[in-house]
Amino acid sequence: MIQLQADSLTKRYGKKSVLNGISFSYEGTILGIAGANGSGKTTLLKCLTGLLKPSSGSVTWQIEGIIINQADLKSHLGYAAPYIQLYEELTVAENLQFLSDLGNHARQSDLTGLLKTYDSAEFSDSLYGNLSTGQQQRVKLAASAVKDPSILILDEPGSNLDAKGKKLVEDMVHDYSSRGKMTIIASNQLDELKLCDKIIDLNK
Ligand SMILES: Nc1ncnc2c1ncn2[C@@H]1O[C@H](COP(=O)(O)OP(=O)(O)OP(=O)(O)O)[C@@H](O)[C@H]1O
Repeated sequence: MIQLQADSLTKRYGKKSVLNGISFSYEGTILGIAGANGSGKTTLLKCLTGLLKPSSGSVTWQIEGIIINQADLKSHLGYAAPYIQLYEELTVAENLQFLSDLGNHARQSDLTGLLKTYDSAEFSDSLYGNLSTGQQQRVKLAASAVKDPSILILDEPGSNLDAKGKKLVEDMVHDYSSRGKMTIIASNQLDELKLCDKIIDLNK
């Protein structure tokens, strides 16, 4: 079981203050983060995962009752987002192999199988930079799954995806949930938020 606790989080960008001391706890498998453009969804994801240090407040992750420190958290995370880029000059397969070779995660994914699952096998040998935005999004989802992470972070996962692609996101989230992993989805899309068992609404 994975537990997340956020206490009094605020992020300041110069004079602008975002998140405004938000606190919440979550112990489930699919958490949604909703809110208008600019409300702080991405900022919250980055603070939760250590990509950004909050200006005040704290984040605590526990897996099976054991507190995970910041250095170890990375090895548990998969992250797909518009601002997380893959290498344009490598092929799709090379990108996934590169990610797979990073770190020493215990489980090696079957990368060919992963590309099939994310409907990306046909462009396995294409340069990532030559793919359409929707094809790139499918590959980003596959890339986030390379480590078979315990915690999956999806920032606007359905962006640029057609109906079949959106179904891939749904299947991905349900698969992770059925295996007791935690997914956090930041989105304004109702079809994505309806997958979640709790929603943090940053508009409130
Ligand atoms: N690096 C930064 N420097 C200055 N301001 C920033 C920075 N990053 C974010 N902000 C500001 O913080 C606020 C929240 O941004 P954030 O990207 O977290 O919102 P969001 O809810 O994810 O937005 P969207 O739905 O448009 O993706 C915005 O007003 C944004 O301009």
